[in-house]
Amino acid sequence: MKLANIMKPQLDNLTLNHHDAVLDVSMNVEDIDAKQLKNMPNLIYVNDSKNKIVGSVNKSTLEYVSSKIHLLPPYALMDYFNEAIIFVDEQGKIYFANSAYSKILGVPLGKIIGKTIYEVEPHAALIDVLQYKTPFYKEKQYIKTVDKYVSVKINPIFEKDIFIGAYSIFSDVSEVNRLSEEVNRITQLAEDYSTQINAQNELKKLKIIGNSPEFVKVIKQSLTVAKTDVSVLLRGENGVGKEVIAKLIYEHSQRSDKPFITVNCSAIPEQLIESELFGYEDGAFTGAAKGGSMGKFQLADGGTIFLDEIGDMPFFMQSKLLRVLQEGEIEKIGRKKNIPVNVRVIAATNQPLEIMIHNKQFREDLYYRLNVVSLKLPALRERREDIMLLTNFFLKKFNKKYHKNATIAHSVFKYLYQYDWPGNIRELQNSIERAVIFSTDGMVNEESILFNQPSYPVADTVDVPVVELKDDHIVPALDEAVKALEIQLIKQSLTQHDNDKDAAANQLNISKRTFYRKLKAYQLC
Ligand SMILES: Nc1ncnc2c1ncn2[C@@H]1O[C@H](COP(=O)(O)OP(=O)(O)OP(=O)(O)O)[C@@H](O)[C@H]1O
Repeated sequence: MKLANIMKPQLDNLTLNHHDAVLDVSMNVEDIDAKQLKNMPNLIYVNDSKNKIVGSVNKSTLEYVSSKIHLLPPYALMDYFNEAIIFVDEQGKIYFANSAYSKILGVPLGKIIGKTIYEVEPHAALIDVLQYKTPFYKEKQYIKTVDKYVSVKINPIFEKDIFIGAYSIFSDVSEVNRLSEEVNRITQLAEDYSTQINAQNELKKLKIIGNSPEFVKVIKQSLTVAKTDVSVLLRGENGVGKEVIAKLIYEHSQRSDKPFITVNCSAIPEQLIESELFGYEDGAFTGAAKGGSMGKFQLADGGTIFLDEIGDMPFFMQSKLLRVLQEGEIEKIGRKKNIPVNVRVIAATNQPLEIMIHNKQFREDLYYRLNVVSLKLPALRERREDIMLLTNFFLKKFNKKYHKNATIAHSVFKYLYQYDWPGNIRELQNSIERAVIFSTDGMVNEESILFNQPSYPVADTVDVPVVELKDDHIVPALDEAVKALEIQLIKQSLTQHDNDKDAAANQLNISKRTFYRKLKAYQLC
């Protein structure tokens, strides 16, 4: 047979590519022009009466089949196909299926021939083709019963315009599908890993510890936002690491070679805050230092200012701060002309600013100005998997600092893991530091950790505070008693630490903000 006889029939809904040869089964195999076929890896096999494509075989199969083809009945050839093939009549009765069908669907042919497709595959798309008499093609069809994906083509068969049945050809693409899903998964993983590795490397360099997804997410967001110049509002409980993140953002920003100035808004007395932030001119007020003073904003010019505890910024200062952020210039006390400043603002708070806005304690316009990007740091109890990492990190750090070689008893880890850490990383850090200091035989045991918890140390480390009850029958109001006790403990702690407020706050296991607020409230400063 000449190539001209290898006909390209008018095939509905099927595209042949130039590597395909189409073979009519009515042809004699001797007629096949082997030379021509050599260049055609796929032989499309065509039903003799209807010119319908029923499948393809590869070249090596073709060579084998070519030698036998004249011995085989046409339908037997279909067993050489890689694709599953099934023919049903218009009632859905299966009158032919090839061995690939049996292999892909895992059913012996003897069990299905003669049955209906409704019994054998009740959810088969072939059933829809029988009903609607229109073709159905799908690249990726899931077959639940065998948990496989197939690429399927189903065509109705018409004999002189009378519907006589349908056939389905499909091939198992589960492996291809699995591979492509695997490729997607690995690509995604690789992308995740590379950002994760970047984040992890940065963490290592900056001595920031944390591996939990919640924490790594904040780190990634911080590194992204660092590249921009927008204002960032850091939120989270005391001691979660807001200042640490503020520094991370600064160090990865384009302003990293310019100053980073921290202002703890709760630590500055209200009457001094304006001069602290904006500075003053020589002789601006009685007691002003000679030569005037640069405010924090001027010091931060070109760089970043970190406004910690922004919720404690006095209300009158909030509008001044807003003006600076909007106009980009400061009004120095005692100076007529404003000074332009270029400062990126990172603010932090653990206060509910939204409620404060409602209560008219915080300006809404300032809130929106600061809150361009808001990052919420998880509490330590929300990322318990990091407790061990942090514990080991602090243990190493304080062993080095105090020339000790303390290790932590196994039983203590369980306790550390279960505890809720209301003071977050700061509390854990302090606990480990004190445990290392008090470790005697090189072992941090349960007592030395428990010793550090607020319910234990207060009573153990200082003399039991006395709220004197002069008459057994007169019990003071609880708030008064608490106040007296707090004053006593604060004073005692300040004395022990030569008035070092940060150390005293640490000892009492409260944040600097809370400490300064109490100093103010009890007029101890
Ligand atoms: N991921 C971390 N790895 C190691 N140390 C950390 C980490 N996060 C915080 N710390 C340490 O914990 C302490 C508290 O952190 P930081 O001052 O940043 O918290 P904060 O949220 O700003 O607290 P506050 O709200 O009380 O001001 C610091 O000593 C800091 O170095």
